[in-house]
Amino acid sequence: MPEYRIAPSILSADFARLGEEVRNVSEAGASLIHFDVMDNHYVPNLTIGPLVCEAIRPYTDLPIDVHLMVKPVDRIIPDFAKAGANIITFHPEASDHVDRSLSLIREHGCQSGLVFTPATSLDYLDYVLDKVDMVLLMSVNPGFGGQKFIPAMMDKARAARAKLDKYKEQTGRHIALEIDGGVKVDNIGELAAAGVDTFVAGSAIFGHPDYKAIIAEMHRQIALHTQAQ
Ligand SMILES: O=C(CO)[C@H](O)[C@H](O)COP(=O)(O)O
Repeated sequence: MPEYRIAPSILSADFARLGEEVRNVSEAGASLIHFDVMDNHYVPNLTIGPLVCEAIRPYTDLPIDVHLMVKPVDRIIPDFAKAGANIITFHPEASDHVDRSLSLIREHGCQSGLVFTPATSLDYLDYVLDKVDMVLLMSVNPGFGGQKFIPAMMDKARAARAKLDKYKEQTGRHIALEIDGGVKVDNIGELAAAGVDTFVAGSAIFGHPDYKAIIAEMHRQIALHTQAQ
């Protein structure tokens, strides 16, 4: 049984009280803090950078999971590692040299990962799995919180898990599978059954009045859908 992790996306938090929001979701049962970095170039929105990562670092002991939606990729990696990031993921299309970017992340002491937009092929994984700690599937087009889950991503999650399971059979190493976009209590169980173990949720958590209750309900749904497996 994998460890199931809920990663609140602070994109949907109250930015005027960001430290407090990070502390509150950490105390409410989150496993990771998901940190969305958008550059208004690779994606059509502009959000937060290493300065904000450093500012929230004292508010949680949880790993900070930085999702880079930026182009170029490499020059910002050392800055995030220095700012306290623990996991850094990026989009293969945004990197000139995917293998080099993955190595750079690990050289800076962080776990590394590749992110797949809904239309990006999982083939990008084929020659770099040894350098990947987490695969992040986007189930919306990147750029904004609060979008609707794209149903075809359920099959993509199964395909990704099959690829990662095959790799585990060969090497013994588990690679986490994370999903991001439109994750709610009504689809999280099916996603877990499809092989996802790490769930980013922004509006579903920060839009709920009780963070502890919504995270507990997500775990309950996961358990309901995976117990019989
Ligand atoms: O990366 C993102 C958008 O690019 C967000 O993390 C994602 O969409 C989460 O928001 P929500 O749970 O509200 O869909």
